[in-house]
Amino acid sequence: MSGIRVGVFGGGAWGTALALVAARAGRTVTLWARDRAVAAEVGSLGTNSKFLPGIRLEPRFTATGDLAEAAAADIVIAAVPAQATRGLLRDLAAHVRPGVPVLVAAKGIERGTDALMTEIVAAELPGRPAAVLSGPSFADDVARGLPTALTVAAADGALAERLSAALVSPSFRPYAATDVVGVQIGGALKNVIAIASGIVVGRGLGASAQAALTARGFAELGRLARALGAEPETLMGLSGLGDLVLSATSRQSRNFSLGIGIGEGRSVADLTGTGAKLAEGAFTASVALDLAERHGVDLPITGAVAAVLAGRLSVDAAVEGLMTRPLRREGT
Ligand SMILES: NC(=O)C1=CN([C@@H]2O[C@H](COP(=O)(O)OP(=O)(O)OC[C@H]3O[C@@H](n4cnc5c(N)ncnc54)[C@H](O)[C@@H]3O)[C@@H](O)[C@H]2O)C=CC1
Ligand SMILES: O=C(CO)COP(=O)(O)O
Repeated sequence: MSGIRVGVFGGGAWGTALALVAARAGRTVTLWARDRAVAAEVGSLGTNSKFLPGIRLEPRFTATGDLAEAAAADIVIAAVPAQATRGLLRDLAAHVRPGVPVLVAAKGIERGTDALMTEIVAAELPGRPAAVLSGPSFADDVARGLPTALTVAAADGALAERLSAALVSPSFRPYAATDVVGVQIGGALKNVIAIASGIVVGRGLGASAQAALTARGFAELGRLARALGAEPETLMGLSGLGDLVLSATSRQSRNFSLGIGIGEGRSVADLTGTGAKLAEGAFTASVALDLAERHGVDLPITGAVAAVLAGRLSVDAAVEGLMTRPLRREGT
């Protein structure tokens, strides 16, 4: 398998960490970065000081600003933000050979179309099978070689297993799955719940409130996922519960940190404006609401996060709204 070529697209934290993962697994790796200065630094110095400061990228791999060069691969990994994924895949269409699997590592749902990442692959790269990578994994932890376990999902279980085998190393353990919908909804919605959890912490509402919010958020995530056909066991796994626990409790999470800032009373515009770190949940909240409305699913926490982000609701009014909803049975 050592001759397998992996093209990783996205010179940010996650793309760079995944290029390192593939290199550690013994693959021949080319990382494509839109920013040629990033590609040059990764290639010449073996560092990505903007996105993974303080980390030496060992073993080394090739980095390029040339899309076609990286696309001459046996496996394509797309690791740009969810809202940028369609544009990337469209640009890749002329370069990726038929049959080459495309593993999407972004966690989100597309604005305007409500499309999952695998649906975008099917639309933009027909004839190239889609897969997704998700689960609890901070790029920094992965790049440092700390132990991580993730889910690789593809409708074709044999493909999920092949991709897992291509990326496994002593510090990186992928589990194969076929529930692409459950894995993607878990990965997208956990970011929204992480923002909510951060708001609770930033506002000083206490650990009890944080735990309650996280559990009800998990119920919410499950309701939407099941309505879209996900299997309940998927939600209990790495890409659902596992990633929610990580992101809703760790200050390493950009989504949780955004929530803390909002809870502390800082301006959403400042926290999400130019130069701010990527927090996918800020995009996903309103898209998930739209998707849920179309499927008749109630997402009160996601709705509150979307309203707070849009400036339509204060944090205190959001908390009051959630606490005074009509009583209901747990498990519904
Ligand atoms: N950082 C992490 O720990 C993890 C991130 N992810 C997911 O990976 C995705 C990417 O996140 P990060 O790498 O962390 O973000 P980042 O902010 O570190 O990097 C994003 C990269 O994408 C590039 N980019 C943005 N728009 C682009 C476009 N239109 N065309 C080409 N390149 C573009 C940027 O220049 C940058 O290099 C997100 O969906 C995130 O949720 C998933 C797991 C872990
Ligand atoms: O997806 C992640 C961890 O699994 C990264 O979380 P943040 O985007 O919130 O930093």
